[in-house]
Amino acid sequence: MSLLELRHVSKHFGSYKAMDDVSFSVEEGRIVGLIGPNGAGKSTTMRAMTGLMRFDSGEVIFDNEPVQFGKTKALAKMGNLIEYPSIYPNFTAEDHMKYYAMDSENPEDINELMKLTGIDGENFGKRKAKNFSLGMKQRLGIAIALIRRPKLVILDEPMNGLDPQSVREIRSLIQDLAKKGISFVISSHLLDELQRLADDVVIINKGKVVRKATMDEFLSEDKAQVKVKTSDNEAMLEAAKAAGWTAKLGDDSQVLINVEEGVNAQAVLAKATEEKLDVLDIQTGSVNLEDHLMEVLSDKSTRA
Ligand SMILES: Nc1ncnc2c1ncn2[C@@H]1O[C@H](COP(=O)(O)OP(=O)(O)OP(=O)(O)O)[C@@H](O)[C@H]1O
Repeated sequence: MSLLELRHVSKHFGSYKAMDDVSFSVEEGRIVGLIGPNGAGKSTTMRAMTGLMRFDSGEVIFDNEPVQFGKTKALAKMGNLIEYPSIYPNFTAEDHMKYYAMDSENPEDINELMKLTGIDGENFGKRKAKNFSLGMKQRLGIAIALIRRPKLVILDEPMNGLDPQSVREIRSLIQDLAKKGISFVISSHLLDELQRLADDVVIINKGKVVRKATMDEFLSEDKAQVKVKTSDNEAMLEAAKAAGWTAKLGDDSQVLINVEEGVNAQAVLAKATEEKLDVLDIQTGSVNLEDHLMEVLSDKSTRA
């Protein structure tokens, strides 16, 4: 049984379908990346799964119970960072932890949590929040979310605005917490950001889930490509397409052809020769991940 399951959830805002038959599940201790462009419906999906927003149809099951709008039971077992907890400029990290622990029935040991999230010590714990970097604030937010011993933590674009060092720190913090059995749903509009973090990906576009896969499966679709420059790239492109190959013009006056069954550098060379085109350069390489994501997003046939 999954920890969280969304079954055919739909949500309209007026005539706009922000969630269209969204189904996916989150297993215990897994990090799920919810990936999609701006406006795809990621935040709406996250709000639906916490019971923070009413949805039109479908159901959400969390920890074997239905999540209902306005009922805080599910929310109490989730660390929800869709709307960040208030950070008070004159409070230290420790003050925040004590303050938020007062709200919790069975709070986690806050000293342990501060150590775990790296907001302890003279430097962090005693410093006022107005002097915190964005990365420190993110870590404090995660520490606050963990006070209630959640089974699932929801993070909306947690890497936004962070420098590369903070991104690495937040990433390893999340991975350590997942090893302890906490599940995560993390949204991002950048696949790159979640590539080394998420175990599973749910790609969402225009309110629809267009692909669900483990990250390993998704990355293995990261196909190889033949990159060829010829005396007439337009003609090469036409010939490749006529042969039924997946091909397009690249940025650097080249034709990019996906390697698939029967298509490799040798076949491309043979085709160029057949077309009486001079081959100026030919290389194989892999498709850029963001390009692969764009392909998935533009794919009309939803393979989810
Ligand atoms: N309360 C609302 N009323 C009307 N439309 C809304 C509301 N909330 C979201 N939307 C619309 O629903 C769509 C999905 O929004 P959502 O915030 O879920 O996208 P997102 O994937 O999280 O994107 P972003 O990264 O830009 O926040 C958008 O077109 C947005 O304008």
